[in-house]
Amino acid sequence: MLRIHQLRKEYKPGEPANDGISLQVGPGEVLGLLGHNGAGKTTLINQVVGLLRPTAGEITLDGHDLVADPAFARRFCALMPQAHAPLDGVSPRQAVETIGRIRGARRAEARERTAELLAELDIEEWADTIGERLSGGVRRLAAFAMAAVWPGRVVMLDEPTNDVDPVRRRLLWGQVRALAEAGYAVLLVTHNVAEAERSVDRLTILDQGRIVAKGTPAELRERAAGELRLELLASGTAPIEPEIPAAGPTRRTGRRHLMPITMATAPDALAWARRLRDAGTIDEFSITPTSLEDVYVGLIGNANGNDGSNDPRGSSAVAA
Ligand SMILES: Nc1ncnc2c1ncn2[C@@H]1O[C@H](COP(=O)(O)OP(=O)(O)OP(=O)(O)O)[C@@H](O)[C@H]1O
Repeated sequence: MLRIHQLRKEYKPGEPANDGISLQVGPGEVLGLLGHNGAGKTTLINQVVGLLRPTAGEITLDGHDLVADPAFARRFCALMPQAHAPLDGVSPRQAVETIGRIRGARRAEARERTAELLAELDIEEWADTIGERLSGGVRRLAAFAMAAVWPGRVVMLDEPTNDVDPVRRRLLWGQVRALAEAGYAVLLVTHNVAEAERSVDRLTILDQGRIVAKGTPAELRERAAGELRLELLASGTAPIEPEIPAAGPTRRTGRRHLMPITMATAPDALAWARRLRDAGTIDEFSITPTSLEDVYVGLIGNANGNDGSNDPRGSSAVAA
């Protein structure tokens, strides 16, 4: 069990990049760490592997003090860093096998596990191409394989899907789950809320160095005011007065109005939106399930003292 207790990191005195962070990740579990740029995610994982020293707090792995023993931390915690992996002059196969050997695998084990990972991530085609000639996405996948080849007890992945195409991203998320199923504790840093939702057991949301929410994806989604949201694209900029009971505050970004609603009020919402469209008040509308991303944007917005409505959000229409 990786246990982080009341962790604080100040790069500059009095300006904490991590402030009172406590969390745990057990074997067989994927914990997702979400947060805006500069929220303190990389700072957190760099302290776990001993690349940074905490200003205060504790980090233990199965009771062993990782701050006091960074060599132990590096032995038992594998890290896929946000920066590109050092692959200059070596191929993915060489790099992954070498890391496997360094981390304690026997030669045959390292070779077999490397071949398995390169196949599972569908990058066998580039297995023997030297790093300088690889695309950004293949380099990311190779970096993932370097962390996943023989991880010790904990695997930490900092933005593993950056640059990776959608098909291979799915393969990668599958391998993240496979690591947990093999008994490793996985700490995953990502901005990709929608995809992370399917792969993590629990989420911790960081904002300005502090934890603002914790829970399973389902628990966090329950924090949303309604189960659904009605999205209206107004024809003009005049306010639209709701004629149905909203399940929470309406958010407005330019011509876009987002209103939380429930399954019970959805038929009335649909009828009202059609009337608005027929009257030319709105150009289009959609009703979509409330996503974890909605909750996340709401939380980060609230914690920052605004409603989060300036954040760009994707939506996929289910009715229009
Ligand atoms: N070496 C450093 N020296 C001083 N300040 C730093 C250093 N590294 C990070 N910071 C600051 O600490 C805060 C947290 O940064 P961190 O990189 O941990 O955030 P992050 O959540 O990983 O962001 P991103 O999603 O953009 O990678 C930011 O305000 C950042 O500017």
